[in-house]
Amino acid sequence: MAQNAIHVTSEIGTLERLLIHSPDGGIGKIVPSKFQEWLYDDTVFLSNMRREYNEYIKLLLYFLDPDKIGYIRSFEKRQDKQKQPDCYKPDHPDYFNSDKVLDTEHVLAKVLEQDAIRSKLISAVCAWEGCSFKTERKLDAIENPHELAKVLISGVLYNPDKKQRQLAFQPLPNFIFTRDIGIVLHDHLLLSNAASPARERESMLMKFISFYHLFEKKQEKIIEISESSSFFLLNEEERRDFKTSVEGGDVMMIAPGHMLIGISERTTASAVNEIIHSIFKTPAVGIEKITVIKIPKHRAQMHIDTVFTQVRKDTWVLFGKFSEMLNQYKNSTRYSYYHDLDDSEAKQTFELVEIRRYKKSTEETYDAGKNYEINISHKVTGLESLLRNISIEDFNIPESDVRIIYSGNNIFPYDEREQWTDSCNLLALKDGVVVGYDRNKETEKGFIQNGYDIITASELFDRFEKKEASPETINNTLILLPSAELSRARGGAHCMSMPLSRKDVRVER
Ligand SMILES: NC(=[NH2+])NCCC[C@H](N)C(=O)O
Repeated sequence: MAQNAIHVTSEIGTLERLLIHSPDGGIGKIVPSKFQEWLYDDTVFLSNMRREYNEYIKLLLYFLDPDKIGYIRSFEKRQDKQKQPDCYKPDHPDYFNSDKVLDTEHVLAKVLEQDAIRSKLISAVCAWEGCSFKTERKLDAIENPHELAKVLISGVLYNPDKKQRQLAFQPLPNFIFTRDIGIVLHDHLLLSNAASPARERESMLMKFISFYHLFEKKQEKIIEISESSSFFLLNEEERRDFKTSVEGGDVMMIAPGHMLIGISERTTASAVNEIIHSIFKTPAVGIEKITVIKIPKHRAQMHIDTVFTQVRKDTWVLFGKFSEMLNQYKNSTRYSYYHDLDDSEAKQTFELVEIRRYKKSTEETYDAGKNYEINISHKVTGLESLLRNISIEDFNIPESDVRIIYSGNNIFPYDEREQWTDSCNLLALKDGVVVGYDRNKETEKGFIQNGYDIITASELFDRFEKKEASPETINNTLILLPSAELSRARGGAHCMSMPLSRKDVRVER
């Protein structure tokens, strides 16, 4: 893998490089009156959340950058158990500093080393947050880019008069869910446009990170969507419906050439429409087929990745209540996404649409007319059959070998309880090896019944150290992270990861 590799063609190819963000001080400032606005359902005990998150980082390092493990362990041994070890703090000189497991804060600090960009970003954040000039000057005065990055993310600034850390502007408590800020599609990046003000600064920071660092030398590979000009003439209520918002939890680069995208509480039909057009217009992205999945708008299922994720070429984990909800395939070749994927409150049904890029369309001919077609596979009658069909068609798995594991083993009330705590939101480290939370006990039974092993991250570290197992030899396993605090933020390992590079999956033909 090249050092700056950007390459994702599936959800399950061996993970090589990703973007994460460790829980920062802003999370420790959440108050109950802000829950709804800031997209939390509870307060969290930050130091315990960090301990849980550190296990996640360590697991990622074992698989992606094992040379760093000795370094991490030496800190863990030396340091006070109650404190966050310095090696895990992205702003600390002793930070583990991997080029495979990248923290947004650390990457942002690199962006801030360039003076011109630094002033641009400070102004952008201050304008967005409505800060006073006094605050802007204080930010300007922070010389250390690592310290500045931390403040721009957490909103927490040191007040020397009061000798206290105080909020200078709102924190970004959801920035740990890096999945949502952008999506790598083959070697391109689709930038998110967050649905709610609580997450809009995340989209802005990601813009700077991608244009001035990750894609600095290939900016043409960044896909940005924006509002249509008529949007600006809509009243506030209409704007809510027609905003082109998209969050990464609704987009999956599911198989080479095939992208899934959800219309949900967070991603609007207008955005999906716009994305389909920009992607098909740009043959270099290499996406030939887009499947659109519309799910009801619910807080409990805010993105499609809260309802299903892929485990192995032939295995999926799915919230059973959504398995075969009736869908209506659109059967027209003259298709206007905008009108048919109606996003209004009145139309809260489940829908599936498959759209293929018209074979002969090129960038030049695209605007001239026929450039996409609706291609319906009759085997697909709902979400579960869609997933089965992806295993069969995209990964060449015999129909009888496809397995669906259900949230809570499909038994009420465990299905709903465990979906809420992210039983369906797993991150694949490689084909068949996934990371999830340790609290979804009924879902685990489904894994065992389907021949998977279950092991906690800390047990696995012991086995790695004793050389009883290695990331290369481990197969068909669900690895459990401690989750008492993490799950309160309402996202799982899938949400807490933005893959930048995965190996291609081998498909036997
Ligand atoms: N891809 C995901 N499912 N992300 C989960 C995001 C959770 C976060 N609290 C929010 O509501 O925005």
